[in-house]
Amino acid sequence: MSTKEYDVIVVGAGNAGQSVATAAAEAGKSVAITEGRDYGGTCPLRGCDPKLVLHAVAETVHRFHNLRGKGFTDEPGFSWPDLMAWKRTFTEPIPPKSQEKMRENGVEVYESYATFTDDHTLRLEDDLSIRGKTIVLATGMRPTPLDFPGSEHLLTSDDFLDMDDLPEEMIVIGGGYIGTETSQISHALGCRVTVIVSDEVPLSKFDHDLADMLRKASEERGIKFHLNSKAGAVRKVGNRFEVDIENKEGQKSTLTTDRVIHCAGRVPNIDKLDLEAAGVKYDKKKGIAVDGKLRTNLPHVYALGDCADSGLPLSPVASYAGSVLSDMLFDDREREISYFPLPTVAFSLPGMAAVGMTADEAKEARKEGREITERFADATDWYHARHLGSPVFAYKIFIDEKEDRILGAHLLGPNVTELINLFYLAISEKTRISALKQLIFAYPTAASTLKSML
Ligand SMILES: Cc1cc2nc3c(=O)[nH]c(=O)nc-3n(C[C@H](O)[C@H](O)[C@H](O)COP(=O)(O)OP(=O)(O)OC[C@H]3O[C@@H](n4cnc5c(N)ncnc54)[C@H](O)[C@@H]3O)c2cc1C
Ligand SMILES: NC(=O)c1ccc[n+]([C@@H]2O[C@H](COP(=O)([O-])OP(=O)(O)OC[C@H]3O[C@@H](n4cnc5c(N)ncnc54)[C@H](O)[C@@H]3O)[C@@H](O)[C@H]2O)c1
Repeated sequence: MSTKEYDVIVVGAGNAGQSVATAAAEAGKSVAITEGRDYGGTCPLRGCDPKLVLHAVAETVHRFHNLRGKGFTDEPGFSWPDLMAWKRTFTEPIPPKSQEKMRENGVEVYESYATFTDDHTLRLEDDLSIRGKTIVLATGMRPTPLDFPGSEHLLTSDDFLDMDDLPEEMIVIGGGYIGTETSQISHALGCRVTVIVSDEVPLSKFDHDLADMLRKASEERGIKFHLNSKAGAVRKVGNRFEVDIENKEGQKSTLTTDRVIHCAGRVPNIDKLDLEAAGVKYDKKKGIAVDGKLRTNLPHVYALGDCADSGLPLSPVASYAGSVLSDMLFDDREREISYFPLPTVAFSLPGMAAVGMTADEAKEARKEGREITERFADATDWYHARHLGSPVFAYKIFIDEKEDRILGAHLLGPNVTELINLFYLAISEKTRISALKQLIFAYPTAASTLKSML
């Protein structure tokens, strides 16, 4: 077996890995990057971007339904194969372009999974080993393995985003980000959808009051929910599937459907690395253990993005971590990772968005004597929601009245996936509410609702 030596080896060519490999090459290092699947990683190929292509069409149909009888007459026609073909115009150019970009930057490109054989060496397929002075792990996440009988019948979000057709009926296991986006897109495009969620609300990582309002609005449109329920077994019966579920009270039932999509969470994608062979510490659920400078327990091994136990598994977090690590490793700049406040959105219909202090954090802060005001309101009768016929528009904002600042914002409704970035700016720049109220926002826009919320 031959061995090639590099200053820097990057494992995984998603957002995180590619940004570090490029920075290393620009700094004059000899760099190798290796990727077991397609170059580009989850976000542009199997995540954010293809999902948003589907969501754009689903949202248009959703808005049509909201305005039906208010000027619209005919149903919009829709073709899933055409939508998939449109989606592929975004995804297919990514792998060759990413590889080309890496090569142009002077990075040596490998197409192989990598496995540690010792703390500096990784074995690739094709009988080749690569040895690095510095090793950067950016291997992302994958769907949580589900160990119940029949789990081999489940499709994942990768499969959903590349399906040849949209079935008449679908069960979605999981109601987090991926389960919610999958179910809302499918339902808007004409599929009957049932969601099985082990939590008391869908989107349980968002504010629970708003998540419950989204659930109600979704149920009124026809999406079915089984809350506090777990999927237990799946059986193929002819062309259909039976799914056993059990709720918190122990009641069991069986549902039948055309297709079952596994959206029950993701785990760090570290199995193929054989981290034990290198002695890198990790937790199977949380990921590779790193400090505030993204260092693992080994001084020459770093980890970032979804595979590391640092920050939320979100695309801009992976990119930001890539830039922080690159500054520290290749530009001699001292930096410390800091993710707060972090805006996050779920592309439900309508959207859900959050930044900064949560209801639980506000409760804790109050226990410590801090005065925090909560503004929680249903704004469905506001002009912004009414002119779009939106079934729901609501917000919950946490404010420090003494300091005259916003601490956290939680939004549900049309255009909130954009509006949340204004709240993010206000929180991160510590803008005074009195100053925000002096601003003139273009009207009638989603941004102009910010002042009313305050
Ligand atoms: C369906 C879906 C929708 C999403 N939507 C959003 C969204 O709207 N907004 C948002 O912010 N985030 C979203 N995310 C999350 C986002 O995609 C990730 O946070 C981001 O892509 C992580 O980037 P990364 O570089 O850490 O990992 P990845 O992009 O996953 O890259 C890791 C790469 O490492 C490779 N790899 C793994 N093991 C090895 C090995 N041993 N050797 C070589 N290569 C290996 C993998 O094949 C993979 O290509 C979504 C995720 C999914 C699944
Ligand atoms: N819009 C976005 O930014 C976006 C979109 C997709 C994914 N992501 C990222 O990817 C991560 C993973 O997303 P996810 O949706 O896979 O995970 P998640 O943790 O958000 O949701 C998992 C869901 O599965 C449910 N669940 C788990 N086991 C179950 C079972 N046996 N039966 C029924 N329900 C079960 C949970 O109740 C929860 O609703 C997110 O945390 C997020 O960081 C972000």
